[in-house]
Amino acid sequence: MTTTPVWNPQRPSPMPYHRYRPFQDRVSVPVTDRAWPAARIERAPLWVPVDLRDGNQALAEPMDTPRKRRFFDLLVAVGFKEIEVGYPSASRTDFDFVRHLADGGVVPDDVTPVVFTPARADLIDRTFDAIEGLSRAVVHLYIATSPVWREVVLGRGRAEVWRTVRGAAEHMARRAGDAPGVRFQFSPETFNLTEPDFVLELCDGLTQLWDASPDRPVTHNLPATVEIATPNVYADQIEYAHRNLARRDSVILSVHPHNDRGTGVACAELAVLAGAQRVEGCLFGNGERTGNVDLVTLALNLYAQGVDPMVDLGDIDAVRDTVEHCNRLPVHPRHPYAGDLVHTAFSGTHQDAIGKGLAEHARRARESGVAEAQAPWSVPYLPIDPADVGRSYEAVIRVNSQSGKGGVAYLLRTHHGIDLPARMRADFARVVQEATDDSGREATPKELYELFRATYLTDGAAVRLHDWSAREEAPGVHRFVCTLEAGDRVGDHEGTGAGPLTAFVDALAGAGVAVEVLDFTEDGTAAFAECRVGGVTAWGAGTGPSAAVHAVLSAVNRAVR
Ligand SMILES: CC(=O)SCCNC(=O)CCNC(=O)[C@H](O)C(C)(C)COP(=O)(O)OP(=O)(O)OC[C@H]1O[C@@H](n2cnc3c(N)ncnc32)[C@H](O)[C@@H]1OP(=O)(O)O
Ligand SMILES: CC(C)C(=O)C(=O)O
Repeated sequence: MTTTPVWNPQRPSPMPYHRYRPFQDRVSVPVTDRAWPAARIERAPLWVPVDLRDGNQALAEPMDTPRKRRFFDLLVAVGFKEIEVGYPSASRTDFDFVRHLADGGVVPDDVTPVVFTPARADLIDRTFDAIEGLSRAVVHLYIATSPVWREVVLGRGRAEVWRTVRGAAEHMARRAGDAPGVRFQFSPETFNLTEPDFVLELCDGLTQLWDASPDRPVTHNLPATVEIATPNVYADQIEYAHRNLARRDSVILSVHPHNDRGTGVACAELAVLAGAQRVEGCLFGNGERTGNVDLVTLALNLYAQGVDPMVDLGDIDAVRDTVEHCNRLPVHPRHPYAGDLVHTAFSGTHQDAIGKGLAEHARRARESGVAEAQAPWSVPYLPIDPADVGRSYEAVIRVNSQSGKGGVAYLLRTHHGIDLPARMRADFARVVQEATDDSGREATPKELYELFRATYLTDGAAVRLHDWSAREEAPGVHRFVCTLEAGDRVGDHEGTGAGPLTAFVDALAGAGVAVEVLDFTEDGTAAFAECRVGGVTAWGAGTGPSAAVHAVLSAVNRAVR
């Protein structure tokens, strides 16, 4: 009998989970002595964006030629070298776009378009008509291969599916003729639910039929059409294919993860560990249902490991703008690397760590004589330098009621040049927290400065300083002459001291205001004073030519308030 441990009071869910079967009851996964767990990714696989086909087919409003062209140009600019450009037999729009590429001479010499086709002769013909005139293309054939799809969708057994595939592949080979620029790709759709021996039968059959060679390899693309299991299972399936596919040096082993379980990225990464050489996906993860695997995340995950991603995402906002425009879909603010909020910390201890980390990064770069943008990165909570993807540091720290003194001080310093002394930061952070707790909102840098000004940069009403002057009468002897208004009394006062501030404090004492200056600092922009008056301690600040005097007066007034 299982007992529920005391530390875990969870109750059985009323949901009908018994309706679903674990992956091991749905597909056999033969790998046992797996090598992928110990492997490392040391180079980028060939990335193949399928936004213009798989991404496009998931859009309520498919892209028209101008949008597709804009997307295509972006993909080329980012550095992708193989790009799936459409499903030409699906619609006139898709056909026309491929013709637009073929007729317009817009495909660079080192970029290969891929076109997608089902296993039907008429649709294959239409596909070849679309690519007529392109000097290079990959023609990508697909058919679903798993038991459920065979039975329910295609109504064909294994032998019939193979006959369909073989017929289609022979037709493709006929249509391609001797054209050296045409290569072939095959996807057993729903690979991850297909019997492994059937996958090998189909793929090896095509490798042979298309007479694959290292100079003219075929691509076998093994999709997780609908994710069914944890990523280690997909990795096992890919490793099995990697080890057992015939003429392995003539086969490009490709993967195509979807994200139904939210693990598309993990599936792709583990698949590469398991032997995949090519990854199909979409920028920011658009695609059927929960999307295709996100190529931006995959590439930047490699980048964050110090591996060349082989694409340029240095202006991620420009990439995102174009993708959002073409897909008419927003990128989530928490999207890895690209979301509006992903380089931003609101919480106090994170801000403190980031502020210290950025200062330390600058210091180390200076000391080693390396530009900050080139120096090794190890700033807490920021997996990559936001500047590397074109983000400024402005958004890194933002303040709300969960922020602490570190973040507040950072914003005042970076936006307004005001460097609060260490001990004053907690004082101002309390003021900010009260304001943000009251408003329930974020405080912008401008609002923070306004709060700082209203709190500290006012001389106050209890003790007012009217005409005054200070001068050094003799070395180390300062005289402060002023008219002071303290409560309802106004009078002229003088004070002397070793410095102008002590002379001012002496004058205040003459007016009956006994002040002890506990702390005083001044930077180029402002002066800060902590004073005790009648047993009460308060901070004040001042700016401008008489910053020091105003800082003391502000602290005095805040103490006697
Ligand atoms: C996982 C993927 O992303 S697969 C790609 C999915 N993308 C798309 O479907 C977008 C483009 N598709 C289309 O424009 C159309 O579906 C077409 C032109 C391909 C076919 O259109 P239609 O002839 O009207 O058929 P329909 O859309 O209903 O598709 C179902 C038929 O295709 C068959 N089919 C499904 N996949 C394939 C395939 N890979 N090869 C051959 N036939 C297939 C089905 O068995 C079914 O045949 P049936 O009508 O004899 O039962
Ligand atoms: C057929 C393949 C490439 C696919 O789009 C999928 O399985 O999702």
